[in-house]
Amino acid sequence: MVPSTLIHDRYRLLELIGRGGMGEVWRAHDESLGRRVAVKCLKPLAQRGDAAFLRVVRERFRREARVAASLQHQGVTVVHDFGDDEGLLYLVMELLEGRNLSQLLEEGKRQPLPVPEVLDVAEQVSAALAYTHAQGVVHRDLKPANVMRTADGTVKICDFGIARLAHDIGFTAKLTGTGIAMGTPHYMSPEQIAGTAVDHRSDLYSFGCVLYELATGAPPFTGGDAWSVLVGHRDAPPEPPRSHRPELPAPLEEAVLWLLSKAPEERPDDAADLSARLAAARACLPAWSAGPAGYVGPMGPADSAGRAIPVSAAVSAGQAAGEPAEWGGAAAREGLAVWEDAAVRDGRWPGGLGTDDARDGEAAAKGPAPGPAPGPGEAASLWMPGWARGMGGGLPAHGLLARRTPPWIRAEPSGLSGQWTGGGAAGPPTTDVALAAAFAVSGGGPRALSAEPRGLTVQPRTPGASSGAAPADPRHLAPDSATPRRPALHPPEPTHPPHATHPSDGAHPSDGAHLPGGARPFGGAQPSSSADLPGGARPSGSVRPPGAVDPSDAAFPPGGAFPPGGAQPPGGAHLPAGARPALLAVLASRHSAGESLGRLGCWEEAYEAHAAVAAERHDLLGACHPDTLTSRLAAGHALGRLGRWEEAWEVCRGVALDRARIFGDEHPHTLSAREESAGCLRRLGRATEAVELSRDLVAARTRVSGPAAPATLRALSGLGAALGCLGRWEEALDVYRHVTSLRHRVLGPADPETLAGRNEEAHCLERLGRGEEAARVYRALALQS
Ligand SMILES: Nc1ncnc2c1ncn2[C@@H]1O[C@H](COP(=O)(O)OP(=O)(O)OP(=O)(O)O)[C@@H](O)[C@H]1O
Repeated sequence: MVPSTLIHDRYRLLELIGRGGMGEVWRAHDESLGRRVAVKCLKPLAQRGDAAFLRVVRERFRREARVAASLQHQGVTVVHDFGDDEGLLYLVMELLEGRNLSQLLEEGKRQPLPVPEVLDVAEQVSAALAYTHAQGVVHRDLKPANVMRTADGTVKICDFGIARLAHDIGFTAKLTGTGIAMGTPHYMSPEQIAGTAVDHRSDLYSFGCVLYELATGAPPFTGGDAWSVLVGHRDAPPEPPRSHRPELPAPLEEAVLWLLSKAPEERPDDAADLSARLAAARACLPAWSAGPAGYVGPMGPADSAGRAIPVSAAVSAGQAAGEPAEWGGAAAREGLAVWEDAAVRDGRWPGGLGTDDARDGEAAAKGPAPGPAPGPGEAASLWMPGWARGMGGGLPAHGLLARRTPPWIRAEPSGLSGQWTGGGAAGPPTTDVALAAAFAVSGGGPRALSAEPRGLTVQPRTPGASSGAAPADPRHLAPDSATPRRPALHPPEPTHPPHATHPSDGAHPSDGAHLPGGARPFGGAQPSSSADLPGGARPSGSVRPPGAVDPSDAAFPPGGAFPPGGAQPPGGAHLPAGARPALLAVLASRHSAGESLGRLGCWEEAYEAHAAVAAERHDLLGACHPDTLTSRLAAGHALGRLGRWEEAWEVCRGVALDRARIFGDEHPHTLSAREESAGCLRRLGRATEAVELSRDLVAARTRVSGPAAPATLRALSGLGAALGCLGRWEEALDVYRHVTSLRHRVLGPADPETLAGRNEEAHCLERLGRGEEAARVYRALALQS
């Protein structure tokens, strides 16, 4: 965008305010109402050239923007308008004059904010979150950059709804070409990292991270790589903020640690629950701390993690006044003494602080204390645990943040740590995603790391490069099952990627019909396997518990000769006894890694992981082992998501044929592979074939699972999509209506899949020129979302 651009004949862009992952924010003039506004212009989507996908994105944008516009609270940035100007998606907001919290921290050289300011932000943000959460709206990307502090001190959260959209589009990084995945790992909740269900309590965790950073100068978990940040979020107790900055009021620390509870149910239920603690924190403020704005209390120079060093000796007043830094300045000591005395007297602060290692800069720099590493979930102690004492040093990740990797991570082999790229530092953003994926998959922690699954390598790669292990040799993916070279890809239903569904996900009108809610808007997918589960049970999460083995391995015992098809004897005979089960377990982990990579939109990496696992399973288990086929199909799915539909179709068709031979024509595994093939046909423009195949599939699913089973409904959605591709919108509408009414009955009116079906209905209506009816459905959807 350039200055003076006029958007929709109404909004004149004046000056660029800033750029984010999703686009640009401009100071602009609303020529119609004659006022200043901020206009957020999303990056152009048209380059993608994928009309169906763009349609889904646009529709989703409209819905999210409507939600954002419906929020009315002083702590939430007002959304005035939104639109689509010849492909440019834009959002018009109130213009905020001020700084976001990230800028405030940077400008202050990452010194923490004065305690009264931290409390002020805490109070305002909790009020805003209490409001939005009561509206059922979850931000999902709360971070300092999304919280503005205006000149008059008002704090406003930006990007409600849109952050969510950004997150979802980020999952399909190919779309924007940004490769931007969900936020930075510093503010991600453990459940976001694990890829499990996220609700308002995830925002509360992120809020805890933001407050921690404001109060100490750095987020709770920092490190030279995203891996250690992710591991920290999941397993490590946060260091109590007062170990970095002792003058923080104890109730503030309690509030932050409460927000940072690993389990959502251990966090506050509601942001409003924090008010008592924040009020208590205010009451704790000693007189000196309410001094002039900008005075940060008795802080020392920043430590290597970028935080002000707590302590008995601090720079503070003299430095703030421009005098040379004096370590242990009198004003600092005086202020600290006042506060300490009061705190110890009130029992808010344990006595004996003067000698505590946590407050002793020298001791803190000595390095990790000997002793066992904490186990996952170990309760956070009030004082910095011994193992964390040496975390101050390490490799800088970006800016002043430094690596503070738990010792049990550092002791593990490398190969899993990539260069973290958040905050605009160098390195491809996909690294974060890959790390998150690998983390989610393996369950993180030392155990997962020590497994050293090669397929989890998260170093930035160039497209097409192998992820390690076996190369992704396209020959291995060929559908030529008669020649049992190496397998083409696809994992048995039990391990079928929860995201791996239709290859057409996010692209055709039926996509939405498969969406398990907001969880799989664009990049995510629906567990095709879920359709095959008895009773249509939908798996709640995709992440296998740490150390768990691919269920398919259990079904086909490690080392057991499979081949019902007898195509090829399992390999791996050369392996030493006992090595085979371990290797299979590693392959299962790597397969899971591929799933998570896909779920995070890293399809290139997902493809590589699945192709490599397919090749190794082929060698180890044989061409026709179900696990080999599972990996082949997963790779085929990934190929589709990469837009390589011809290859995807070849692979999926091959797996379908092999499965038909092994399991039978109407086995759910076979039908899943055929559904993938049908999706490929649609995307290849072979809609007539797709319609035929889809009709067969609907009939087969109906016979096998019943007319109202989720699998049957999914097959019907595929049929609707294929009919849409042929322009047979009337028939497609009938199909979707049928699907929606069944989902409505079985799953309920508010189930995400029911809503997604309605979305498809509305689209058909639009295509049939029945705009008013379509608008009514869209409106109802917006209200429900
Ligand atoms: N309504 C607004 N008024 C004034 N400035 C704004 C407004 N909304 C956002 N900004 C500022 O515009 C800049 C870019 O914001 P944007 O939301 O695009 O990026 P971000 O939040 O930093 O990154 P990302 O979108 O990747 O999360 C930021 O400095 C932000 O503070």
